[in-house]
Amino acid sequence: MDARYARQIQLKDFGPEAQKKLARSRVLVVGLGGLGLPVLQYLNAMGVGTLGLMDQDSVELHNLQRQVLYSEVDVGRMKLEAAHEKLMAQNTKTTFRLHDSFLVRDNALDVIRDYDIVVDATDNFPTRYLINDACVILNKPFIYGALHGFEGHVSVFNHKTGPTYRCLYPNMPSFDEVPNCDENGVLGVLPGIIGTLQALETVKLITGMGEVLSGKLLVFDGLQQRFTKIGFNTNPKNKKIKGLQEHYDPLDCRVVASISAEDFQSIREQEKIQLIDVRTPDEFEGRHLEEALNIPLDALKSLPKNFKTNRKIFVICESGKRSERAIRQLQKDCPDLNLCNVAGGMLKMKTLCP
Ligand SMILES: Nc1ncnc2c1ncn2[C@@H]1O[C@H](COP(=O)(O)OP(=O)(O)OP(=O)(O)O)[C@@H](O)[C@H]1O
Repeated sequence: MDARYARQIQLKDFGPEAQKKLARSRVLVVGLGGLGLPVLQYLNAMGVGTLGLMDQDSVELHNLQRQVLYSEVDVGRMKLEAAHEKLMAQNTKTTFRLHDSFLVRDNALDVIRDYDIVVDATDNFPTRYLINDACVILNKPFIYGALHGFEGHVSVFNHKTGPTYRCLYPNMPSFDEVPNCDENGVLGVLPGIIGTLQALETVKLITGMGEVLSGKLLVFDGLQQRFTKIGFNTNPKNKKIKGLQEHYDPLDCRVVASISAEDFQSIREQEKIQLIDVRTPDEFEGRHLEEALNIPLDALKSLPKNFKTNRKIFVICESGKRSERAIRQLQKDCPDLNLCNVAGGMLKMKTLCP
């Protein structure tokens, strides 16, 4: 095959057959952040034939210290668009499938069905349980990566008869129990290390090379440069998942109802809308949409009395993250509220109505 892949083809345990297997394989990467980007860059460079990209987030300035595929000019752009552009330039032979949405219960089975392997490069528990359950139902392996402080975890779940994510962590923690990157912080280089290990497991799985991390959790301690492997077994009951809805609370899932900034702009051009801006008063002062009411996230306990709760209420922030959190917070107490997140937030709106 290609001279391009000569250096890996010449490896004794790899050879032209493994290269062909890569070219025929279809890998879905869920999450185009710190983990997902190194996974994609290496799989793309090494010649994986079809890569699925899935995310509906936009690039923020504070992503750049670890999401090294993006540059300063990408801030405010959708990650899907920015990542696709760069990956296409990196390897014009790859087939890219773009999924311009978050993975949620309603789309998980349809999306995952068309791939051989799923890489979980997300940052939240509901999505991990969702990926696990969908992969068990569809009998697909998935490559897990997670970060916690200076530590990173990697494993391969649901590989043949091997254990699933639920065999290691049977129950999903509640949303309040778990911190995320916004609160915890992450050292720029760590997702690079863990993401490349995920890419390595993906390649091993595709080619059959070496020993896959099935039934083993690899723990990397970045401060001590130490790798530890912890073994765990299959619990047969976790291999018998029938439907997604039985296994996690979709309200807890990171993904809430959302609308693209473009669609939101056309709605606000046509009708009167209700809009809450959950940024700080300083950010609001700097620039806001004229119909917006400012209720900063930390002051948002409930909706003001004059809000017409029978109508759709849009929530906006700078990038779409705090507004998502605000919606989740409000939905806990008022599950019937019709709330919708403006994806990409003010960063995106600025490009539509400068
Ligand atoms: N259900 C999902 N479907 C698709 N992508 C998801 C899903 N859940 C999370 N993600 C994406 O996974 C990525 C995780 O990236 P990362 O952990 O580096 O953090 P981030 O969300 O980009 O940034 P920060 O936490 O600093 O605000 C994000 O781009 C996020 O949008």
